[in-house]
Amino acid sequence: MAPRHSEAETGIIGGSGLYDFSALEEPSEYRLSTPFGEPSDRIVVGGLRGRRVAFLSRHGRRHQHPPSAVPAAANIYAMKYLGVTEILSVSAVGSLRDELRPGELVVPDQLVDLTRGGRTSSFFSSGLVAHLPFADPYCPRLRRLVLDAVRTVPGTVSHDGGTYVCIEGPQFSTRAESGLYRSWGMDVIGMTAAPEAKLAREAGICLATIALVTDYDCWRQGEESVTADLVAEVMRRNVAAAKQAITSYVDTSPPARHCDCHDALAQAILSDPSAVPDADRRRVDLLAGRYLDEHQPARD
Ligand SMILES: CSC[C@H]1O[C@H](OP(=O)(O)O)[C@H](O)[C@@H]1O
Ligand SMILES: Nc1ncnc2[nH]cnc12
Repeated sequence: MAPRHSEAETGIIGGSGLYDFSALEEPSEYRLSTPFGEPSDRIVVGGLRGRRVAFLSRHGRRHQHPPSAVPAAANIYAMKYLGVTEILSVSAVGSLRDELRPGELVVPDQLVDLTRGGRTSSFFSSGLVAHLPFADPYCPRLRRLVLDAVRTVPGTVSHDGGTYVCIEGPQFSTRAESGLYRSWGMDVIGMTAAPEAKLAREAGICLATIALVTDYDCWRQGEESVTADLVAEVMRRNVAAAKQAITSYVDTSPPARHCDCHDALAQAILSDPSAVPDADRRRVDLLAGRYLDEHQPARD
């Protein structure tokens, strides 16, 4: 997929209910193919308040990819290829706490991955072994800026932090599961944050999520249990707030600058670069090439 581009600095991944971002000026469409397959849909790159922004619909514009089959590795790779250094992702989530009400926004700071292992959650496999730090799955710097932007949206209640539990889906949870996640202290529930966050960290891209609460899952007495229709309806009514928050972020945040997330791979590679097969190296050159060139394995 050479050569690399510097088409955009900020990426937006829109989830359920956010399938386009029509505010982008002079949009161009990119249909990319990556060593990790094809992204969910075309990527639209355009201007927003003087910044270059790339938008991708996570499930595809016709919502054709279920959570387990979202090509997250291709999506993140394609963003990296376009030059993106920070991603704002938007997700519909269920609430696991009374005080997180439908229509409100949460900017999570933690993640619990309960997906079942069938999703590609790393760019690295046999031949090239890397273990990245993931204690803070969302970029603390970007999260703070996004939170400031979310707070400027009139009439919207926002919450700073929270743990997103990512289930495999596509079915929603049983009442017993919902109660279990609550007893663990989880705050919001969805099906897509993992592996997206792991892959963004491996790609050296800052990530923050705007989670839009659509329902109370199925744990709350006297409340309608979640359905896809309910999620879609609440998203229809509130997606404008997420879009406003993104525009406000672009308006008010400093231009993208260096962040530790960008170098997360620097101390993560264990394989001896001279032993990495050429095919594996080519596959991840965009993400890891410079670290492989610099890397001295810690052995005698
Ligand atoms: C349409 S209901 C369930 C669906 O919505 C959320 O998707 P996203 O995070 O992309 O907004 C949830 O994770 C499920 O994929
Ligand atoms: N209750 C819920 N469970 C999983 N994913 C969701 N997305 C929106 N609401 C959800």
